[in-house]
Amino acid sequence: MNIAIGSDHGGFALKELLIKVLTERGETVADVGCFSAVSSDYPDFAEAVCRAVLDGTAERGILICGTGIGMAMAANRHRGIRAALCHDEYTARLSREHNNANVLCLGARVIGPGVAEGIVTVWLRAGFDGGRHCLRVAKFSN
Ligand SMILES: O=C(CO)[C@H](O)[C@H](O)[C@H](O)COP(=O)(O)O
Repeated sequence: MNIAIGSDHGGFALKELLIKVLTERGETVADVGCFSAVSSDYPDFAEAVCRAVLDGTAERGILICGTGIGMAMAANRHRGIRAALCHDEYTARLSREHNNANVLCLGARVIGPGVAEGIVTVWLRAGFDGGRHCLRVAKFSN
């Protein structure tokens, strides 16, 4: 799967770890930055990942900041982006099955690397259930 990933400084270390894990699994990962732990602005990286998803360069996006909140807020301003902030595997799975989330947001200051890896694994594997959820997603997709 082609995945675009981005973080601010708060998510930098977790981003680097996830890139390593995903690449070792054979996923294709495009890193939009940031490229160091120097203070940076999360909307810049949300923008880059959302563009990649919307133009089809990436099938999914992953965004990481301190809490994941700012990334989710910024990403969801893009029409066609359905960004889900997840701190556990249950919400990660349901964000795919019910909401067809195309961007996953993580809070690196909220969850540890092991939990994050589990969330990403579940989120990448889960599919959209369709059915009754299609109309619901369509209702907020204009
Ligand atoms: O969600 C966030 C912002 O809403 C992120 O947690 C940022 O990483 C955080 O704001 C960065 O804070 P810092 O004090 O500048 O490191």
